[in-house]
Amino acid sequence: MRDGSHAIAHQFDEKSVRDMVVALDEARVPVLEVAHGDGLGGSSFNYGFSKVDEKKLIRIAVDNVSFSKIACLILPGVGTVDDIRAVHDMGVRIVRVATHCTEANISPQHFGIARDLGLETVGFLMMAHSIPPEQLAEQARIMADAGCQCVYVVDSAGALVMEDVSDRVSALRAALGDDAQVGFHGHQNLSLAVANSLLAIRAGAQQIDGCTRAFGAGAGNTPTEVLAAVCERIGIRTGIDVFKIVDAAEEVVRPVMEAEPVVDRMSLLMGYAGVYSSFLRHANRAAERYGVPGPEILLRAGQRRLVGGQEDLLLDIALEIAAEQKAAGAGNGAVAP
Ligand SMILES: CC[C@H](O)CC(=O)C(=O)O
Ligand SMILES: [Mn+2]
Repeated sequence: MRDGSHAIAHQFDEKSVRDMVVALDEARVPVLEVAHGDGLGGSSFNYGFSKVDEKKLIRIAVDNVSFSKIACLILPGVGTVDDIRAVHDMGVRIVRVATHCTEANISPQHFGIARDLGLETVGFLMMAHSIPPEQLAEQARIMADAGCQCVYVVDSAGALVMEDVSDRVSALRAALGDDAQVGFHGHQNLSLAVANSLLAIRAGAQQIDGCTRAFGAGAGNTPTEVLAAVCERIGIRTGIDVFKIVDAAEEVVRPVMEAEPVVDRMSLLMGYAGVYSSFLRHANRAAERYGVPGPEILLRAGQRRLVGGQEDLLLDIALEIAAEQKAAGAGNGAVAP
């Protein structure tokens, strides 16, 4: 539900969250993540305002599970340690601390406080495609040393292709040993999220993220029901009830979605150019507002290696393209990359 929040511009309401939590709990999905798409405290001008305060949604989630643990994501600086304390007091069991993949050094305080509170901890190294496996492993070590119990390779842009994933997971496994588990978070922008997740498992990842019906940013995430079915077919036990999660995907989650996440021109280019999946709606809005081609915004965002938090720079890029179009007298026509 946290990544799905991006796909509906953070407009979840109480009933949708309650219905999804009940269905996923019944399907025995071990962990459910609830928060604004950009994590605790994400509701803002830069990221987009939530329709319903995330704390209300988290409360509903906590009150409606009997099996699943509720997790919250936090980006240090967007959310604060006070948010960690607050969600702990509400009954959240897992805190997932996300940083850009070169900035693990902003996470130790958050891991320390989470562990002191008795929370389970996960580290999220976002945009993992943008640095090589050895460097990513060094960053993972920083998180593990700070008390993180599972470090994720996060393919925020859906840009990793097969061995890109297993190489990164193997590097983290080697660097972390028994100190922390390794996880993988995939996006479908190049249609590889399920295959990439299997490669992650084969390389030793023990926690894998999914979104039912792929309900997440960009072309969506690894569809939980597909991954659960594939795993069962090849003898990997997930504990998820395949028939119940398939029903939940069709009958509960699909009706909540505005549209099915698809690999179309924009989301495919995000994977191709290495652009944050959560930038999709921001890029579409900037393209419409300034009458410039969305794909061109994405290609330039990829060239500039924009990171999460730089959503506002998509507007700068759109204005720059608009100025170029004006200077060239090209109206609204496409600009060559
Ligand atoms: C900004 C948080 C981000 O959406 C986390 C995530 O799911 C990712 O990087 O893929
Ligand atoms: Mn994501």
